[in-house]
Amino acid sequence: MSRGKAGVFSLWLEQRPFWCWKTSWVENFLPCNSYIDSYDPSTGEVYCRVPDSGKEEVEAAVEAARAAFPGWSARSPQERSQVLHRLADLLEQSLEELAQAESKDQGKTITLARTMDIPRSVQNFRFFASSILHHTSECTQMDHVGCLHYTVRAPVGIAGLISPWNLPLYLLTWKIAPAIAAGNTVIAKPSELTSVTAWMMCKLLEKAGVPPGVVNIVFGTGPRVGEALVSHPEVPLISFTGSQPTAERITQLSAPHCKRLSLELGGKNPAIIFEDANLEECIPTTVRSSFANQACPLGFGLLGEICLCTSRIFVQKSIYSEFLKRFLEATRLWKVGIPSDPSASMGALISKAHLEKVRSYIKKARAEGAQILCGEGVDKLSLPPRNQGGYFMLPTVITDIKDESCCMKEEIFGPVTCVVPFDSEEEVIKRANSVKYGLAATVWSSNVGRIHRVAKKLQSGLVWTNCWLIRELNLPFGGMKSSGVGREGAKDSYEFFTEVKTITIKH
Ligand SMILES: NC(=O)C1=CN([C@@H]2O[C@H](COP(=O)(O)OP(=O)(O)OC[C@H]3O[C@@H](n4cnc5c(N)ncnc54)[C@H](O)[C@@H]3O)[C@@H](O)[C@H]2O)C=CC1
Ligand SMILES: N/C(=C\C=C\C(=O)O)C(=O)O
Repeated sequence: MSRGKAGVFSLWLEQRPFWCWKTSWVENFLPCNSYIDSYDPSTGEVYCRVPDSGKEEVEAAVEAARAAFPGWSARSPQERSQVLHRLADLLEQSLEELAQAESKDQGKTITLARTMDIPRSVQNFRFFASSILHHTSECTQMDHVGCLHYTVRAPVGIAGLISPWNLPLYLLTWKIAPAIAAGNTVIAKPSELTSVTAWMMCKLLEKAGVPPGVVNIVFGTGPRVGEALVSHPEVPLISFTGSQPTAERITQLSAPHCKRLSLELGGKNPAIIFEDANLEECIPTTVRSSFANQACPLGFGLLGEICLCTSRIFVQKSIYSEFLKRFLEATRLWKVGIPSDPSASMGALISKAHLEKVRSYIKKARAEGAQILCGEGVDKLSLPPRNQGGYFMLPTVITDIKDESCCMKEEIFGPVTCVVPFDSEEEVIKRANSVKYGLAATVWSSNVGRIHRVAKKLQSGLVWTNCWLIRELNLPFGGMKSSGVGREGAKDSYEFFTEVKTITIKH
C-alpha cells in the first residue's frame, strides 16, 4: 500500500499470468510488502493477491482525506454532481470489463454481473449526482417572539465506508456516491475477498476528475485495516454493510469516539404466501428471492447471498402441497454452472469457508429430522473437471423443520430455503416476527386489506408485496432489530453524511 498521486491508497494487486486487466496506471502507486491470496471461487485456485494494509495505510489515507476536504466540501453541489456523472459514464464505458472481473472475483454469473451489479454501480453515481441537487432545508417562524429558525447542512468530514463481498462494487458505490456528493472525503474498504472491481475503479476516479484525496481506498482484512479505520479518531462516521457480529465489533470500537454509525446487516427474511396468492407470479419470484445472487433467470439475478433473500417460506395450509410441488419443480430448473456460462443460472459461493458454513446448516437440519427435498446431498452437481475444486452448491429446499431450528433462526446466506405451513394470519405474523432480524419480508395475497394489515404488523424495514427486490432508491432502505441501525436512500443518506445546524434569527 502506498500513497498515490491521486490520493488513492494501497493499490497493488499482483498480476498472475491469467489476470488480464491492464495495469499501466499502477505506476502511480508504490508496491506493498504483504498480500492476501484471493481465490477464484469457480476453481478454488488463487488468482490474484490483495494488499494486506493496516494502520500505516489508514494514517496516510486520513492525511490525504483531511487535505482534500476543504476544497471538495467548498465546491457547489452542481460541481460535485458533474464529477459523479463523469465517473458514472466511465464506469458504464467499462461495464463489460468490470462485469467480467466481478464475476471472476465473486463467483456470480457473468450475466448477473452484467445486468445487475455493474449497471447498479453506475446508477448509484447517477442517482446521487442528481439527488444532491434537490435537497432543501427547513424553516419555521415564531412571530410571537419575533424569531425565524432555519437549518443548514454541512458535510461531516472523513467518512469510513466498509462493504462486504456479496455485491462488491454495487454496495461500495452505494456508499461512496452519497458521501462524496454531500461534500465529504472518504476512506473506503472493500472486502478482502472481492477487491478487484474497487481497484479497477481507482483509475477511473482520476480520469473522472475526482480530486486527489477525495476517495481513498484501502485494501485488506477487517481485523487489520478495517479496525484501524473504525478506530481512527479523525473518521467521525462509519457506514458499514455486512454481518451482525462485525457490526457489534464496529460499535464497540466506535463508542469511545461517539461515532455516527449506519449499519446495514443481515436478515432472516420471511415470505408469507396466502391461499389467494397468484402462484404463477409468486413461485418464480420466490425461487429467485430464495436463491438470488449467483443466479440470473429472466435477466434479473439473484444464490441467497443477498441480505434481502427469502430464507423462510410460510405457506397457507390449504395450498401447501401444491405450492411445494411447483416450487420444487421450478427450483430444479435452476442450472448451477461456471460463472462464464451464459446458460447457468447460478455460479459459485464466495469461499470454501462459506460453502462449509452453508453445508453445515443442512447437516444440522438433517440431524434434527428435517426433510431435504432437493439440492445438497440429494441431487448431483455436474461441473467441468477444472471446476471440481470450486465452491458450488445446488439450491436446497428444506421442509418439516421447526421454527426453533437454527436453519429457521440464523442467517445462512446461501442457496437454502425452508418451507413450512401455517393456518392463520395472526399466527403467521407472530412466527415471521419471531427472529432477531427484521430486514425484508414478502407477502403474497390478492386481498388488499390483508396486505396492508400484514405489512404494517411485520417487524421488517422493507416489505415487498406480490413482488420482490423492486428498489426505489429515493426511499429508506435498511432493517429493524439486529438487521441494522439507520437507513440509506436519497434523503436518509444525505442526512447521514451531513451535520445539521439550527440557526435562529431574532428580528
Ligand atoms: N449484507 C449482509 O447482510 C451481509 C451479511 N454477511 C453475513 O456475514 C457472514 C460472514 O461474512 P463476512 O465476510 O465475514 O462478513 P463481515 O461482516 O465480516 O465482512 C464485511 C466487511 O467488514 C469487514 N470487517 C470484518 N471484520 C471487521 C472489523 N473487525 N472491523 C472492521 N471491518 C471489518 C470485512 O473485511 C468486510 O469488508 C456471512 O456468512 C453472512 O451471513 C456477509 C456479507 C454481507
Ligand atoms: N445490502 C445488501 C443489498 C442491498 C441491495 C440494494 O441496495 O438494492 C446486501 O445484500 O448486503
